[in-house]
Amino acid sequence: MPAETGQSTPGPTADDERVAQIHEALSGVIDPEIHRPITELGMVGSVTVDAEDTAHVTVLLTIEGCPMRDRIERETAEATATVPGLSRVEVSTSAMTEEQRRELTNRLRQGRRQIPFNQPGSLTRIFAISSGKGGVGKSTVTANLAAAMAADGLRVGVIDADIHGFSMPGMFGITDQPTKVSDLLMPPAAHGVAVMSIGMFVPEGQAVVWRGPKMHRAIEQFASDVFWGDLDVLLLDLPPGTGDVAISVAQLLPSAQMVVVTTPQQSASGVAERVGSLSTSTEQEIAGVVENMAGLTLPDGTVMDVFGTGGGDRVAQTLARAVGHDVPVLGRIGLDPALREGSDQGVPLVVSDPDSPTSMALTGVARALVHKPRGLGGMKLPLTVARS
Ligand SMILES: Nc1ncnc2c1ncn2[C@@H]1O[C@H](COP(=O)(O)OP(=O)(O)OP(=O)(O)O)[C@@H](O)[C@H]1O
Repeated sequence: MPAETGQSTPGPTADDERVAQIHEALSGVIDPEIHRPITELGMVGSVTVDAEDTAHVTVLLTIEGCPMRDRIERETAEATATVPGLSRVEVSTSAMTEEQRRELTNRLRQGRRQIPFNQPGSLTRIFAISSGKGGVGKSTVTANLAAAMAADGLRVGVIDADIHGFSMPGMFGITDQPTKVSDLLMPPAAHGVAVMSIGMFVPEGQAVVWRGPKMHRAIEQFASDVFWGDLDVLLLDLPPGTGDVAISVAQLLPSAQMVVVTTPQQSASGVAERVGSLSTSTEQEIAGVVENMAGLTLPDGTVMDVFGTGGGDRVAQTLARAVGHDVPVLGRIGLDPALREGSDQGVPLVVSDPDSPTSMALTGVARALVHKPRGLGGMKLPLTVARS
């Protein structure tokens, strides 16, 4: 039986069992952006079967020119064609009305316009990846941790909170813009990770020149006006240092635990003093330290410690004294040209070569984080931001 897409010529409605079976079959069609069945999202407009046993299905797309149209049409046609007793399937599409879109976004927000991760009962683990200074590989580590967690079957989201120095779209190879459904944004995804970055809205080559309050608002919107669905883990790539954005993240997402990326050479006091005093004043927990750019393995198998050794341990020990609890070194990631190449090409190394020693070290860090017991941080209420 042919399954066709295109303009429908609706025939007389046959109020038969097959219509119910088609609805049932369509509950297996998942919207690629929202990750829910189209039947739950009010996207099935009409279903009829005419006298020639042709099924006519109308799908309501969230927006005019929806980039997922072909895929949804095809999957709808395929699902409908599984129902017995049909000679033909015709699928047509139209865009939701503004009213239907509002209903959908209300359903997705469950009536609330708040940060879902701060709701009681939210099971999302949040990690803010920070560093004492720039260029230590914080963004590279963030992208690879996210992809490693997704490869382990977790639902993962990334907020690129490094507003001035955004890099997540490039590291994930994402060129799509988020789709806007009413007042909710659908984050583009790559390598199993949903990503939101200011870089998706900025024309190439243009810089973002925002001050603190505007950056605060952007991060608030990324947390509250983006449909993240039920995430297991949310990672935030913070800007280097301990400026406004780090404080905003602590205020907006108080259950976020900090992961500190450092190089083996960094002065423990410099990094730990800054990050430690931030975490003490914001009462954020520190999940651990990642030592990046550790030894470089040479072709003959010997390891060259280009940036020295011991920075991770020193930072962890100094931080532990500053915050008054144990701070583990979660892992050491070697200096590896393949890691840089993967980031430049938009494919994290843990995806392109999951068995390389560097990927295994990153996956080890990802698993250590996910299996870390939850701290009390998850029980704190969000702070109110007062800005003069
Ligand atoms: N372990 C590594 N081995 C080789 N190259 C690396 C490694 N980690 C990071 N890099 C490279 O170092 C450069 C800086 O990394 P990255 O942009 O991730 O750092 P960052 O700390 O996020 O910097 P920023 O201060 O811009 O936020 C990039 O070119 C990246 O590909």
